[in-house]
Amino acid sequence: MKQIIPKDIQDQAVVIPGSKSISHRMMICASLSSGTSNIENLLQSDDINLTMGALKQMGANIEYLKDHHYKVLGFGGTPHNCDSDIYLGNSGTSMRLLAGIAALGNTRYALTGDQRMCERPMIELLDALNMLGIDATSQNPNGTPPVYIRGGSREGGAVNIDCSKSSQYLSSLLMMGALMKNGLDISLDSPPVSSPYIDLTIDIMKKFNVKARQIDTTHYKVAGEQTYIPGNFFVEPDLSNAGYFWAIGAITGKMIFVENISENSLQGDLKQIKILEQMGCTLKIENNRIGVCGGTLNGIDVDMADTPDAVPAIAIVASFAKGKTRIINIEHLREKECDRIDAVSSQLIKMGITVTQGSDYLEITGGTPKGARIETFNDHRIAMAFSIPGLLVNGIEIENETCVEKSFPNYWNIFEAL
Ligand SMILES: O=C(O)C1=C[C@@H](OP(=O)(O)O)[C@@H](O)[C@H](O)C1
Ligand SMILES: C=C(OP(=O)(O)O)C(=O)O
Repeated sequence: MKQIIPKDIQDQAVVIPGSKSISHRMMICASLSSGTSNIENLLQSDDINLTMGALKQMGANIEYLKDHHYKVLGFGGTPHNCDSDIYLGNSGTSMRLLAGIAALGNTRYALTGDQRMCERPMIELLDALNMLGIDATSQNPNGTPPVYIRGGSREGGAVNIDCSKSSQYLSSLLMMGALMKNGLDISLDSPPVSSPYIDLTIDIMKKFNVKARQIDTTHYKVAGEQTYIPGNFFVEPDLSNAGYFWAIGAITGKMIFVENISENSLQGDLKQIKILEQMGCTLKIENNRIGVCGGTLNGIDVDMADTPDAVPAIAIVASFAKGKTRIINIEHLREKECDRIDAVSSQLIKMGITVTQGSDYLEITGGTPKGARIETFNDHRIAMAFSIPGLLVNGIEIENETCVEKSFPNYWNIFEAL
């Protein structure tokens, strides 16, 4: 349990670690190549360790050099046989992206995770793989992990998938499809949630010389028989994690910069600065850093379908704002590390804030948050977001604070150094 002690902070700049989403993707693309890649500023966290462990089991040679710099010798287009289960904790990105990679192998892969991962959806991806002639099954009738993938058919072709619960399914098919004979022609029932993560996948594949494209919001294509080319890569800072510091700027009225980031980043959670600006914050966008400073905060209506990971931090800012904030189109938040709609709502209510929730929205009436012991549900984003009000309010305590290791192991050091 961590007690947060209120304190006066100054205007300042923070340096945060590399992006989790980019780190997963670069490790996977490098492993799919046939030569040596260098990846600098890789995020070192539980989830990235799980992806690296899996890729090693599949035959990649991954060596840590120093200072977040890794050397990867890929296994080429076909993962090696793998007798033991691949354990992926509660990393949805690892589970969904690597299921597609397993489908490129010649034997059976068993992908499993912790108790929560075994409740998170996978059936839509398994159905799509089966449509492509790949034997993909689950131990559970509802399709949740453990899942068993037996590669074999690399024909590719047309496939349909439902991405209303996760964009990670589509990222998986795109990365895998480039190595199939006929590529993939992927149609969706409706536009995917979390769509900026798909743009990120396509962009990182491009850095490895592999092309995939969006035809329209429900149609994607990737040509087959492409080759992932190794190279030297750099992981930019994680903009989901930048959001906690921007939110601190918002509620304290201090200018908090996050260093080494650009307004041209493809990370969807860059959008947090626009949301905070709409709530009354001032932005400073400089050459290589972006700062947010709070003013009089007001509630807003905001669609966060594209930026699910930013919801807890924005909800905290909303609890300090004047009036109501409605965060809509976030049903997929119920499928994350915990049911995040419920977690945000229950913990804000504990802090004396009025919150109502619907199946796909949160409505927060700003007020005067008070101290509370915060249950994190083993969700890093709940732990980090709810630490923020502790800078202003007495009595905030965060249970199981080490859960931040999923994506941001040195969060508490940076937070405490503010
Ligand atoms: O592809 C990715 O790197 C991610 C996609 C998002 O998930 P969904 O697409 O399941 O919403 C996001 O919540 C997750 O933290 C990372
Ligand atoms: C949902 C998240 O990650 P994942 O889906 O990879 O578990 C997250 O980091 O907030």
